[in-house]
Amino acid sequence: MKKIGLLGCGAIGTQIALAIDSGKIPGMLTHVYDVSKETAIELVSKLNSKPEIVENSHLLSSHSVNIIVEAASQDAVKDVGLSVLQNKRDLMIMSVGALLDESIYAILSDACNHFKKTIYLPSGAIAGLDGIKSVKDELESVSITTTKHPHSLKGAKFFETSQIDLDAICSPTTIFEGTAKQAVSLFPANINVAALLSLSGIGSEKTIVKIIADPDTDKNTHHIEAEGKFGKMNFTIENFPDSNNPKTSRLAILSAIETLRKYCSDDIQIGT
Ligand SMILES: NC(=O)C1=CN([C@@H]2O[C@H](COP(=O)(O)OP(=O)(O)OC[C@H]3O[C@@H](n4cnc5c(N)ncnc54)[C@H](OP(=O)(O)O)[C@@H]3O)[C@@H](O)[C@H]2O)C=CC1
Ligand SMILES: O=C([O-])CC(=O)C(=O)O
Repeated sequence: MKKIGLLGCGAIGTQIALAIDSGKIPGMLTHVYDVSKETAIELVSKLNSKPEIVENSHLLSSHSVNIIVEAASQDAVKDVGLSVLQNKRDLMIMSVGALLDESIYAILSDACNHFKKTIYLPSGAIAGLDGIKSVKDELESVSITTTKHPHSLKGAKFFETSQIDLDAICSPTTIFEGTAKQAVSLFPANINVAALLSLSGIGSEKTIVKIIADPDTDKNTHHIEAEGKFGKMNFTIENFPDSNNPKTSRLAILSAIETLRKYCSDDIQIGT
């Protein structure tokens, strides 16, 4: 049975741990870490099979786990990604925006090759990446329009320099338009999906992102449009937000669970 180390015990980490504990993911959660020890303790208190809480993120992969599952932050990926692979563990990443930093991408990709390990990126809060990957060489334009409630956008780095007051928004308002590369750095906890789209398609400088704050929505909606020699694709995903973290969609959690379930199973693999 595969052994799993968990980095980040928040909304996604908790649901992954519960899915392992219930047997839905046929693996063993052996070690966990969160920058907040109370958060890690709270997560472990919910589990029948108790993993060890380690004292720092680097200790996670020093234990004999098969995979480290990151559900923490882009900084966490930049901090421990390489050492996980050097320790010959696979890595699953949710904070995919970290990979739009070309030097991080190159270091981690080289390390996968060198240490014969794999990085898994679940499709997260969107659908359609199978199609985007297949038509990659024929893609001419890709865009994603993300609509969230203003509360779900709070705390983003973007607002450190913007004059926009989220509390004053009373109708759907476009607050950002730019490249995926800019978006993941200004909204690191909101638009990792744009990084997934960029990495599957035509890159982070050509993937266009629009973010709309809508005070009347109760969903996190992602609308993707892709066009090229192959034809056109449009996907709209209307996600319910997680009850503990409204920035994060339920689909992101379910996609992480499904990716890890596949990793832990010898099974028929469906889809591109
Ligand atoms: N790929 C995708 O489609 C999606 C990706 N995400 C991303 O996945 C990640 C997890 O999401 P979610 O569970 O909802 O987030 P949460 O904020 O609910 O949980 C993250 C937890 O990780 C902790 N943490 C942050 N940085 C570190 C670190 N360097 N080392 C250890 N622990 C750390 C946080 O602590 P503290 O709160 O104290 O910072 C928090 O307890 C986020 O980066 C999010 O943006 C989310 C949704 C979709
Ligand atoms: O969960 C979502 O809807 C999207 C999200 O937060 C992200 O991509 O970071």
